[in-house]
Amino acid sequence: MGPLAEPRATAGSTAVHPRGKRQRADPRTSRLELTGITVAFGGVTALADVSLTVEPGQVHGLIGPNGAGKTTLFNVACGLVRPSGGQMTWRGEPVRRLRPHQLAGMGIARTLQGVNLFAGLTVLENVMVGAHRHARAGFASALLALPRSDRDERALRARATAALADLGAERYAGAYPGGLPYPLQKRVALARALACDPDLLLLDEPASGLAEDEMRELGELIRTLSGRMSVLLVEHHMDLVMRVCDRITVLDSGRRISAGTPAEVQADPAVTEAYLGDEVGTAGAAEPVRHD
Ligand SMILES: Nc1ncnc2c1ncn2[C@@H]1O[C@H](COP(=O)(O)OP(=O)(O)OP(=O)(O)O)[C@@H](O)[C@H]1O
Repeated sequence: MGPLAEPRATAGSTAVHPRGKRQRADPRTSRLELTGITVAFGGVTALADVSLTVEPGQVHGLIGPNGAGKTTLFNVACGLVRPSGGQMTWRGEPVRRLRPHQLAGMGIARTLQGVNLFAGLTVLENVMVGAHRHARAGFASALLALPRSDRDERALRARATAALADLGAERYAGAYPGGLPYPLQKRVALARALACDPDLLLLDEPASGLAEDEMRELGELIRTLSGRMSVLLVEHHMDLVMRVCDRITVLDSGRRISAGTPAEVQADPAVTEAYLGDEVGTAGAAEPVRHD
């Protein structure tokens, strides 16, 4: 991955963008709180009274065995699943009836399992979709090709190009995603999420399908991002989670069974029992990337 490992802006500063300076929301307020979340699919209780807080500027890991409810909770945070109980607050404000298309406007970006890129759009166009949060012209303006829309188009293109360059993928800007190797497609999907310069990044299994060295780079990238945004990370690769997360919540069978720092979670017998193995214990040997 490219120079994204070098923070472009420190926490609390104003980020510089192709359109000029934009006042970034105060990163100290970028707190996501999920309280008492309950979700049932028919007769299956996927989540029962689960609470989790992603603190500003922190990487929060969400782990648990298969079927624990991780993706369901992630989807609640994305507005893809509506809980039957509990509440969500973002920056201290209650969020009701969240819909996925509202996320970008709230300063929240996500990558889902898989890559979910548009096959008929080039890599650059895919990332421009992500940068759209910053477009000022409305749909009607774009339809009428008014000047501001042209300026927006140029700004979106510049922002998307910068996001691709940050992830070392700018040379694929004109390619179609279907022809690229899977790890590269994942990088493009991440560039698309980062192109809107989010204050909260939701990552669902970003390391799946990545080789060891790519996973290490991803870990370093996530730690770097935490200086600029809050991150919720759902991930099966325990060593990655233990290296990059500030806090971890552990689910099992739809319930929260543990929460705390990586060290606290690793030392919790309930976690070991839930995994019925020594996967978590093994992960303890991993070197920490960086915890500021
Ligand atoms: N759309 C759905 N309809 C019915 N049941 C569902 C649905 N989505 C999830 N479930 C059930 O809810 C429970 C939690 O699933 P979820 O996918 O959230 O777990 P997970 O921790 O993400 O699992 P994995 O690690 O295998 O992806 C499981 O019992 C699952 O079968």
